[in-house]
Amino acid sequence: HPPNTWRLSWSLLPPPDSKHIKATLEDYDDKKKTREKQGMGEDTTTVKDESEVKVEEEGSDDQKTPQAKPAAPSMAVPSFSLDSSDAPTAPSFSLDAPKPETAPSVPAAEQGPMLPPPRISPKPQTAPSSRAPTAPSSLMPPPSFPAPNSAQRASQSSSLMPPPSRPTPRSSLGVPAIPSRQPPLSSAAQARAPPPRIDTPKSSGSKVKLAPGFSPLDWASLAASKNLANVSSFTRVTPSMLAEKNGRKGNDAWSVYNGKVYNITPYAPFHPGGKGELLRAAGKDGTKLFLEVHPWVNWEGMLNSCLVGVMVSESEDEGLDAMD
Ligand code: HEM
Repeated sequence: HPPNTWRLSWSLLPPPDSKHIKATLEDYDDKKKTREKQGMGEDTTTVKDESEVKVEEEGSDDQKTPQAKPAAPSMAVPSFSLDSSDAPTAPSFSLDAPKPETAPSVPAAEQGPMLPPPRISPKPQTAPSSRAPTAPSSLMPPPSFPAPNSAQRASQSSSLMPPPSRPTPRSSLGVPAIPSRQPPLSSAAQARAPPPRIDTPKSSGSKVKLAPGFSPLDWASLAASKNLANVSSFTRVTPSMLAEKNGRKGNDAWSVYNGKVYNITPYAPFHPGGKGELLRAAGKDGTKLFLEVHPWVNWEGMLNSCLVGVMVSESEDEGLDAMD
């Protein structure tokens, strides 16, 4: 937006002199007709011709404004005053469209081949007959960029070519697909095939719902109250003895943990993993199973009242018996 002082000057300026512009256009058309009659060829309306015409006009037209001679080699800057007294002689800020003579002010040699054709028909409505020869050029679409015969297009033809086709990606992760060595299974065979196995610890059952009165706290209370080993004295247990105490046929179930033999029968209904899981180690050394499932459990503290004795070999037991 112009400063406010400009706006004030604008309001003081007289309206643009349309009469002057019209006279200039008519003069321009007359001169062009004359040139055509003199055999100067068709109205090619090149930029150069327009410049020549304009220079001629400027020489004969004293009413021309300073802004109307950009084609002249002079680089003098037109004066402009905001003073209202200069208004009649300074209509340089006309709101009209640029005059036709000013458009082709750039020499053709400087325009280069890339610029669109200059629009030099100023007001076709006012003089349609004289403008007719130039109409096709003004209505022509702008040339394609770059020009078909330009060196730029010649060089771009290679750079604008689509990139060479890349090898098809093997997979999204870039890992080559491993071809299957087996023939593909039919849908029926797939249905019959067993589901994929997921290896889990052998005794990875979940906790069972314990019966009322068989909570860990109940066990702690019971174990602290009395001895639950169900033996008369600390016993040396041989493998054969242990095998008999498997919890079947009314026998207690004994298990060995770290060389110590425990009667696990009283604990079975309290075992959070279930009676069946606990009894898998009945009549055996259950240390390995135990550590696979819950190595954090302190069995010594929990089963202290269930301690039967220690494991001994058969020969050891015989020797000790002889000593007794
Ligand atoms: C006398 C020896 C054993 C004692 C004192 C004992 C004690 C326990 C205790 C306290 C838990 C609860 C663990 C927790 O909540 O973190 C438990 C869970 C369990 N126990 Fe035992 N256990 C014994 C032997 C066994 C044996 C020999 C097996 C299997 C062969 C077994 C299998 C399980 C299973 C599967 C669970 C459930 C684990 C879970 O829910 O994550 N236990 N046991």
